[in-house]
Amino acid sequence: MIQSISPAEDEQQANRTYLVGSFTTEERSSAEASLQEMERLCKTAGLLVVGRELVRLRAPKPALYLGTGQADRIIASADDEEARIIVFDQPLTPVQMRNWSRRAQREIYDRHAVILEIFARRARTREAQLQVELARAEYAQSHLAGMWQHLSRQGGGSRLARGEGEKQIEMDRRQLKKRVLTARRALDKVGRQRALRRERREGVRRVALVGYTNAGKSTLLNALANARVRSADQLFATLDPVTRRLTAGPDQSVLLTDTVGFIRNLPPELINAFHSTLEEALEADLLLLVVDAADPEAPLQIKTTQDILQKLGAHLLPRIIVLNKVDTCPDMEQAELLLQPFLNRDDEVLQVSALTGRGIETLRTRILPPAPDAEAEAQPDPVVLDPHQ
Ligand SMILES: Nc1nc2c(ncn2[C@@H]2O[C@H](COP(=O)(O)OP(=O)(O)OP(=O)(O)O)[C@@H](O)[C@H]2O)c(=O)[nH]1
Ligand SMILES: [Mg+2]
Repeated sequence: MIQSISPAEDEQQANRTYLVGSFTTEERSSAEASLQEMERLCKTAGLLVVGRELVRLRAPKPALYLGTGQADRIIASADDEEARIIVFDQPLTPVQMRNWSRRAQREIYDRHAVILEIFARRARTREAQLQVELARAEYAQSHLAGMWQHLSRQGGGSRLARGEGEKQIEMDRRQLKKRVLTARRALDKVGRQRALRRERREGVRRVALVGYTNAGKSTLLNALANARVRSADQLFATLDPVTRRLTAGPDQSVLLTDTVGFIRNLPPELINAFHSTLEEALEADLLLLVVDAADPEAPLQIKTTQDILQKLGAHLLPRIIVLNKVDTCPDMEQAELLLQPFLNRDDEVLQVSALTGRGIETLRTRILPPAPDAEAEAQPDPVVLDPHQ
């Protein structure tokens, strides 16, 4: 009997994914945490993870990243699980990706490709859509270069066939170049409009919330400014900077900006594409570096955030380390101890819970300019500024 398959089932079949992580000298536990995060990223990108494994290797190999024996074992496991897609936790070179898709006869994605897919699904505003378009076109451009290398190294094949392949690639290359240029031009225009809006806000103290994705930045913005921006237990819930005003009195106000979250191995194309928006968000008087204190990987959250801030030239701004989610952290003393090697000596560290409100009043007092009248009581005033008007 022929079974009918619904479109939804069909899509589930097509999205069956086998996930592969690997590690060399680092601890197995940190590779395991990264793989778990990758599984969450896959789900967010709409993939159905049906099997996963963590492989140990002495050193990455140029052709397939893994050894050929390991590669064939993984392909056999993907066969067993009827996985149509193989996803790698680590970024693959264009050549490795191409070699894999030939060998496994499946779609192959790496961490960068999955993150780009999530951004493409989440982008809502025109600016975010343009930024993602630019990042994707640049990613495709660099992977086209890999195809080039592959073809030009192909000794066999007839001259004619090789010429045809090169022609196709040349056409793709020209098209991608056009896509990159168009997206850049449109982004420049949006950027100029943003600069005008910024001028209107000159003179007000500015505070930016930065940190790892899912650390609780948007929830904290809501708690501090009585706002209602979207927060969710999701990776990359926020893509666009959102600004809200926190006012405690006539001469006491501050602009709080929420930003896109960071993650380990963020595709460089995305950092480039989001550069100008992030740069503007980070033109602040103070950064709140938000960390999920309950996450065993909290030190990595700080390190990743600092590395990206450095790339954006914002690593020397005054900052407060905000240890969020203290309501779910069983041992705060131990958590702070683990973070010590990643903090500067003069870092101020505050413990808060954006969810229960613990520590929020202290943080609010710290970020507001001093009251002209010391008696004045801090009253948040949720004046909404829409950065995309
Ligand atoms: N238990 C607890 N959960 C929190 C706290 N703060 C935030 N959360 C939860 O953590 C999840 C992520 O919160 P968001 O505010 O969306 O995180 P974000 O840093 O803005 O994440 P991205 O926008 O993805 O970068 C949500 O489910 C929040 O409810 C907290 O203090 N305690
Ligand atoms: Mg957010």
